[in-house]
Amino acid sequence: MAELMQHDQTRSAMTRAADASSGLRLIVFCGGQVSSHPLPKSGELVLGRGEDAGIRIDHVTVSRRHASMLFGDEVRVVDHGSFNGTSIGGKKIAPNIAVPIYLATIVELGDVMLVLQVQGAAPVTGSQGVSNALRDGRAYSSPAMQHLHRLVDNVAQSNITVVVRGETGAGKEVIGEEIHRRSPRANGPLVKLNCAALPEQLLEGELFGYERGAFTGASQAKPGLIEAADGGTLFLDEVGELPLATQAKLLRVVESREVMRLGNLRPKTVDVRFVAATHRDLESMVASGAFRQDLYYRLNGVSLVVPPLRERPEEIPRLAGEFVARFCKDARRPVLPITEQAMAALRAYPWPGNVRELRNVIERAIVFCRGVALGPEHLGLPMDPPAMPPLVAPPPSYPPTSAWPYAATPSNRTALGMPGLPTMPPVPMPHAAYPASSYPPAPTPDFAAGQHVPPSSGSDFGTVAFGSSLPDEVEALERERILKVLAQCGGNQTQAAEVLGISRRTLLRRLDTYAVPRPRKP
Ligand SMILES: Nc1ncnc2c1ncn2[C@@H]1O[C@H](COP(=O)(O)OP(=O)(O)OP(=O)(O)O)[C@@H](O)[C@H]1O
Repeated sequence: MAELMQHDQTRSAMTRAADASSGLRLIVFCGGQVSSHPLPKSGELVLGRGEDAGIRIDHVTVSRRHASMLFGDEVRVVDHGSFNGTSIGGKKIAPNIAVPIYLATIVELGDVMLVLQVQGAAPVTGSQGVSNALRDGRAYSSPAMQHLHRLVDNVAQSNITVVVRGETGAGKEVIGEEIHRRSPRANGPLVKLNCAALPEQLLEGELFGYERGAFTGASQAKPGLIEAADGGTLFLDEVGELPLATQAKLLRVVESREVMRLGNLRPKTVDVRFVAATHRDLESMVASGAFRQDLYYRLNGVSLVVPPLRERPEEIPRLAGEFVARFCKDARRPVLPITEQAMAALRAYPWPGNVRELRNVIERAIVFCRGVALGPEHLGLPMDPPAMPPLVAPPPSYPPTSAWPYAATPSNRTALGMPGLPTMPPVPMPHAAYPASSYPPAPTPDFAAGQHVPPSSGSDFGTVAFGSSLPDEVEALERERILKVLAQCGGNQTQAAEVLGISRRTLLRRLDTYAVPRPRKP
């Protein structure tokens, strides 16, 4: 439980901020406008509607002297008895009690939303209408996803660049689509590119386009995806896989909003909103030189973290029901009910492959089930699920639940850019009871008899590696070999693909099919 401290009322100075920067910034979403404010290393910053507030927030639901942020070993927020109150992580805080906040925690002053982020070159633009907050977020049953969707609503209204973080299969692309769909660009194109899917030369041709004769084989000119996304959104999936040379070219486009086709020296102005996604630790990549720091800052206007499915089991019944309805409809069958036992098994399983794995399990179960209801026997989940750390019940009040693991622990500070910024204050750890750093990487279930194999969507209905059918065994062998070679190549996907005699793209597809988290590059 986080330490709560009585706020010293006598510290009434409106701004006692020291000059030195903390490397943090506060993003303020106010009535459809977004602004970004660098934060000091120490002292106090008053937030309010008053002229003399440290950060002035001109909104009717915000009091003149609404709250303060206190900077030191940790960042804390204290409400000054404001009319509409202050909420942290969706919970109203008591006045005059300083409460710690963390990276990506949502703070609300009346109807205004604030988020603590790492300082970067946040392109702050946009005054594009009022947020339709909460509209879709209501469909989510977990507080973590409800918060995420509220943030998505606010982020969507602006042009701010976004990096969506989270484990493989957690739903990063779904969030990218939501950002586009809820943005004023919704009527424009949403163009997606998987940066891991193409080798460097093809990737650049796809992104920037080319003129006729630009290279051998360029028999006619072709606009790139950046041009195709003009007036809309470009979703760069697996952005961490971008080669360094392409990163440099992309940086120019993100900075200048001008794109130059290969073989052409005349730039063309484009109006594109960039949303990137990655399961990789971009900050470590920046530290090791594998990802350009300037591009990182440009893209990382704001980070959104999609929690893994095991941290939001409340979502499982709804998602499972949605998938059952979808796949029964595809199979032209009446929608099958899910038995209580099956639902209990679904809720108990830790889902290393996240929502994608759940979808695959249900898809297969529908094929497998010849009866009138889906039972646990159709799911093919292991009697003895892969070892995952126990879910710890969320603390009774603030600080936030494990839904924000990236903001919660030393290791996860990384994901939101905390390390590598030496001047930054230590960020508090909200609840040591659930340190994500102790979280093992999502398991890659072994092929010991009886262990669950996340099912692929490609074969009949073999769900368990019991060697019950030929397709099962083939899949099991293929998967085992891929994992072995990957391990031998130290996780280097390009090398592993070479050894296996398949393209890197095929390898990545197979990893997805088997719901194997993509290995990190050494
Ligand atoms: N909230 C959701 N509702 C319904 N389906 C979802 C949801 N989230 C994810 N999915 C489904 O789960 C699958 C994986 O989602 P998605 O592709 O967005 O994950 P991802 O995190 O981008 O994965 P990767 O890291 O492999 O790119 C998709 O089929 C998607 O439709």
